[in-house]
Amino acid sequence: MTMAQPITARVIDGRAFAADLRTRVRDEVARLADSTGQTPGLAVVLVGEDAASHVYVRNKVRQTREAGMQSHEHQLPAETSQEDLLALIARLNADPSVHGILVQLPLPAQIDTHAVIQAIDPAKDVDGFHINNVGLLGTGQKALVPCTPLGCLMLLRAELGSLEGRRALVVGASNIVGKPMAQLLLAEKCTVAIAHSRTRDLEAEVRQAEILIVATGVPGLIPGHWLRPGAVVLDVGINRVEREGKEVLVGDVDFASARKVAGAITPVPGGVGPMTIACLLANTVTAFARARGLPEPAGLTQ
Ligand SMILES: Nc1nc(=O)c2c([nH]1)NC[C@@H]1CN(c3ccc(C(=O)N[C@@H](CCC(=O)O)C(=O)O)cc3)C=[N+]21
Repeated sequence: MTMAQPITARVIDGRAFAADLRTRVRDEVARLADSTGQTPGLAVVLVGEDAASHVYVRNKVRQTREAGMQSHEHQLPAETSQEDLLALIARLNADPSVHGILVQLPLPAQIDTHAVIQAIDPAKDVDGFHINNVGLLGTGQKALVPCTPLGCLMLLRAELGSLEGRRALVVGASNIVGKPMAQLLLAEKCTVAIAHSRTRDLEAEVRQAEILIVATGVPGLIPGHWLRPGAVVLDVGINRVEREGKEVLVGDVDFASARKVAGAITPVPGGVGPMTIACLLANTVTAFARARGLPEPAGLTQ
């Protein structure tokens, strides 16, 4: 007797892909060090004591060093004034050994986040959050591209090759992920829709998508039976939830049911997250090369 064979999605190994990207970054750093006698430097600014942020920053620092780059860490107390933070950014902007600046978000309430982002030299804005970079991306020009969407694009290209003409849905319209992701997909000539918390029939939108990218912060928002069979699903959500008395990480997609319908899917953890950090390193190398008018390293950006 033959049984119906359940479809099982390929699980995209973000950790392995990120490790490969970091190797390419390291090779590029070595090549640049040979030709210029200098290594790229990344400054990370952390305001306050958020435990998860500390872990995340520690990983960034370690991976920056492993790639052969300089890491400059600046930890400021939670009560830091906007004036003091802006003064630090002005120093980092002027420091020729710093090629990339990342100010960890979210910032404490007394600080105007927009003003801080706008104070970063756009050429050192390795998060791609400055309005200059947002505008360059939106008009199809060479920009520094936000790390999470850039990582997603690399995974999609590896999975699908050309994205041209494909129907993509981005769920979540944040400035950090959703909006820049949609711009990147549009630049790849996808047909792009953006869904958000006021979207009327999310299930119907999801059902159409050959490429689905979910970045909402709502654990398990998308169940498998909503998916178009064979869809490529990238889950950007990283949610800490309690399951059977233990704290575990889950995404915005219900992985157990989605993997029976999708063609390929990223897990959480081990999917998009590691790509974000690898792309931060890649952006720092790109910023370094551009600052010195050197040819753009291949395969590290858009
Ligand atoms: N200016 C700024 N830029 C950022 O890019 C930025 C930020 N602020 N604030 C915080 C968020 C969060 N974020 C993550 C990156 C990688 C993982 C990551 O590597 N996660 C692993 C491990 C997760 C774990 O075990 O905790 C994974 O998904 O497999 C997670 C979270 C970047 N952020």
